[in-house]
Amino acid sequence: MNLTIFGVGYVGLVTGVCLAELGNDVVCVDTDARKIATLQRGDVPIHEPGLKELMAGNCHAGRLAFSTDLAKGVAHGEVLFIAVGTPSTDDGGTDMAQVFGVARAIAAHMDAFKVIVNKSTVPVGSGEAVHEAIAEVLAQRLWHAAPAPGFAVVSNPEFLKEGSAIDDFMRPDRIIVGVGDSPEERRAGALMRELYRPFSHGHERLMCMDRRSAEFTKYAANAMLAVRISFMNEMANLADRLGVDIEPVRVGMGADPRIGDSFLYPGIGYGGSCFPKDVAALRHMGLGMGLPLRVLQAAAQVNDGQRRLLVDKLAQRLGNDFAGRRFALWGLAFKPNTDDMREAPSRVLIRELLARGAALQVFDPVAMLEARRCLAEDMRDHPEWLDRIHYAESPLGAAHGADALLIATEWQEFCSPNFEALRMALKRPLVVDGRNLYEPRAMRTLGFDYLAVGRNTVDEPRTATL
Ligand SMILES: NC(=O)C1=CN([C@@H]2O[C@H](COP(=O)(O)OP(=O)(O)OC[C@H]3O[C@@H](n4cnc5c(N)ncnc54)[C@H](O)[C@@H]3O)[C@@H](O)[C@H]2O)C=CC1
Ligand SMILES: O=C(O)[C@H]1O[C@H](OP(=O)(O)OP(=O)(O)OC[C@H]2O[C@@H](n3ccc(=O)[nH]c3=O)[C@H](O)[C@@H]2O)[C@H](O)[C@@H](O)[C@@H]1O
Repeated sequence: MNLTIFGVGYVGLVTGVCLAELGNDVVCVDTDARKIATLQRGDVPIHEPGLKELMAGNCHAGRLAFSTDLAKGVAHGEVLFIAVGTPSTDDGGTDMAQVFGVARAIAAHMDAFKVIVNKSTVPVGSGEAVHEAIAEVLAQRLWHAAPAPGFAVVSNPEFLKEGSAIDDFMRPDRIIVGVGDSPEERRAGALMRELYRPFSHGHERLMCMDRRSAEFTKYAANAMLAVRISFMNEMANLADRLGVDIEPVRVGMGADPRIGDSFLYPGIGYGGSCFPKDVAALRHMGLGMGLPLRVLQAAAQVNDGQRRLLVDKLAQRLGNDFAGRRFALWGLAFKPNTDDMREAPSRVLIRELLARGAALQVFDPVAMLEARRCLAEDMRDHPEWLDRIHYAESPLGAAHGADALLIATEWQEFCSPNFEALRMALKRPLVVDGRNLYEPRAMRTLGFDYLAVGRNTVDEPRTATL
């Protein structure tokens, strides 16, 4: 099938590459000429495991191309995917400018039937709005007595996770397709079934529903996961006060199949481009309907507090004044296996520590460049603070001479460091771990003062004498 993807961000690029891998003929279009030039050279503008290799194979096979030419993109695809950004507005709503930009470009250039698939996360009702925007532009064009071409707008939200995006896309739990019942939409639904048929070998993954339900499913799923994380973070904070170790509690809870064991890890709050944005957008939708969503409000509040947790824990040991202190920070990206710094908890942490006078020695396996860019943005009001950030070349290099080590991202390479060398490198053997990477008792045996999330008051396992 001939496909065009508009937007080569995390979702658009992965979608384009994976659909090409299935044998489709894909053109990816973006208005960012720099990104397109990078892709045309065979480089990938983001860090996503396996993406570069898969992309190279498909470009080589002639199934995948990149362009800034919107008209060419519209002409090429039978199915046109909108995979552009839908960032938050100041009031928590959704900025739809990029989506409507693509919709209008499609309408300006299409001259045959098109299926327009919205992969971006968009508020309920956006499908109708996109349909109207396209119809409006089409109506203004001259068709020389011929009728304007037909089209259908489909909702097909994406559920991939950064860091495992290819695997998530290629082996989806479900594929949600929201499509109506008009003749155009039935034709579109049939095309979507055909497109996604390879994913359903032996087990139907495609779930068809109406467009508004599909749009809502995406937000409800992300919001549920965000609530789960905030819930676990509150449990962990209470565990700290009660002298309970959250780790066996997590395992015990997760063993109940009604709860399940994923997304139960306490930490320093959820980040990334989607959970904070989508929780805000859903709350905004609720307010618009006169229904404040109190559970989501609480989840967002807990998350804000959790991002400051490591600073509070440091203060427990060192007092509130960090002037003249030097801290090591391992992990900058919002999660492992990505260089994405959007809403990364590390950014809140870094700003807070710099504001209190500390100097930082930071390390991340892949996000150093992106971190420099984002931190410069965050510190626009205090550019002089940036002088107190040292970008180290290795985890141990960052630890050298530091008053404490803080851990913000659970990169694999932080899981089993040379503990002896780490203790020697640190000025003071204090480790404040926001991702619960180590066993508290083992750390104490190794001579560390170790503070984690929900595991801090456990000196001896309380079941040991039973
Ligand atoms: N990042 C993720 O893991 C996931 C994101 N989503 C949703 O997917 C959507 C896209 O997210 P990301 O890929 O992270 O966004 P992104 O911000 O990384 O990429 C968006 C791309 O669209 C391009 N663009 C903007 N206007 C354009 C136009 N008129 N024509 C062509 N290209 C244009 C931008 O230049 C940019 O390269 C969002 O709605 C997001 O909520 C959904 C699931 C996962
Ligand atoms: O809509 C989106 O953009 C995507 O948002 C999330 O994916 P992503 O943000 O890439 O990463 P996650 O693995 O979900 O992690 C999000 C945040 O939650 C945190 N998290 C995750 C799991 C957990 O148990 N505890 C926890 O604190 C992570 O550290 C990270 O900061 C969803 O998992 C995807 O299904 C969805 O498609």
